[in-house]
Amino acid sequence: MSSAPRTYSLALLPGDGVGPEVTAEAARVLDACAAAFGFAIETSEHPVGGAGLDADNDPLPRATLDACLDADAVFLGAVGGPQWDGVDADLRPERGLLRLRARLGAFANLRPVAVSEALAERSPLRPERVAGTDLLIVRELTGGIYFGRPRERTETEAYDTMRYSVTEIERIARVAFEWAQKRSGRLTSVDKANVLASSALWRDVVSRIGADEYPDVALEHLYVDNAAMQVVCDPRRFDVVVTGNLFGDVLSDLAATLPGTLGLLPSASLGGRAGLFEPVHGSAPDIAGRGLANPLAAILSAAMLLDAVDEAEAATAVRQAVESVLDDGPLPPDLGGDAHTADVGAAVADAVASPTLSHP
Ligand SMILES: NC(=O)C1=CN([C@@H]2O[C@H](COP(=O)(O)OP(=O)(O)OC[C@H]3O[C@@H](n4cnc5c(N)ncnc54)[C@H](O)[C@@H]3O)[C@@H](O)[C@H]2O)C=CC1
Ligand SMILES: CC(C)CC(=O)C(=O)O
Ligand SMILES: [Mg+2]
Repeated sequence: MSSAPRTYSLALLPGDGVGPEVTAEAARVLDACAAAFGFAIETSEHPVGGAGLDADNDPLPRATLDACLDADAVFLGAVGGPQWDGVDADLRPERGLLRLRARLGAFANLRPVAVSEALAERSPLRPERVAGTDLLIVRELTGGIYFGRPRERTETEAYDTMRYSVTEIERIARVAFEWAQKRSGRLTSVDKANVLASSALWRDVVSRIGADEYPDVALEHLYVDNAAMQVVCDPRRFDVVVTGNLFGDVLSDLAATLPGTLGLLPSASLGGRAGLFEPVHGSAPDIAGRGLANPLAAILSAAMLLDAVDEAEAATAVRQAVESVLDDGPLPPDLGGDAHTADVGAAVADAVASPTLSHP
């Protein structure tokens, strides 16, 4: 008697710009994994961001949110683009994504950045300084200045509110300390405690959690301006980096200079029942619709999804397949090649299915 395969429900939100292009490749790779590793994925597709506005006058339509709240995992491409620049601030595509993160309770945004010897050769920075970088940014995702109230724009002034509660800082600090324990035992907390009240609280709370609960982890604090400089000049000094929503957003795009492209950086946002998985990059309107986007950031985000649903072997196979494509091609334009987005995705999917890889 055959037993039913493990089945995961996936809400797929392609979004805008290059979002649908890279999401299609991540979905292709997930399907290849399901076939190779004997599980099933039940996928439903929903509009979000500008696509949500066009379909339903809402960047996070009710039906999209409901599907995400019901799913085992949510995969999102990217949102936004110049065609929606004129809409009301609260209806912007990006606001839809922020609401989704909040409603999923996805407060812990994991953004790994790894640079092999081969990638370092392509880095705009000095290869000998970046080769071997392996850092993890743990970004607080559902608080801070992107969410704080009051937030207002009038004819004569505008303001946002940077607000953090002790509880919000404690829970993200614990996630970061746990990762530091699993990795090198080192954690860097990044803030602007010399001028911001929210950062002064951040620093005190992170220090207390470290001293009380994780005395085995070596904790250092850096101001964000110094941290930005050091990410570029001495990236290997970092292992796990914990920071707030705004600083983590900026530092992770900055860290894309290490491999030399945003097209390689994945993310997982955890904390609620279902995780949200998305590439770090945006909708890249400058290259959208032409098959120029690198799908590897999305595909590596799919590997993080597989880890989150405990399909670790499949996640490893995806990472190995990405390595083999990085070694042998086909490469997309941001990595110096001329391969179409779909050709890169197909090569990863083929490598996942290949019997030469070490999976059953
Ligand atoms: N998570 C999300 O949905 C995000 C959405 N956005 C939105 O995206 C739109 C464009 O924002 P930008 O500031 O231009 O940032 P972006 O991340 O879309 O693009 C920045 C640069 O990186 C390149 N790039 C991005 N992804 C790439 C990929 N997969 N392969 C090759 N090159 C890639 C783009 O061509 C561009 O030159 C805006 O509406 C912004 O609000 C921005 C960041 C995150
Ligand atoms: C809501 C997004 C546009 C913010 C962003 O840039 C990001 O999360 O990386
Ligand atoms: Mg960003």
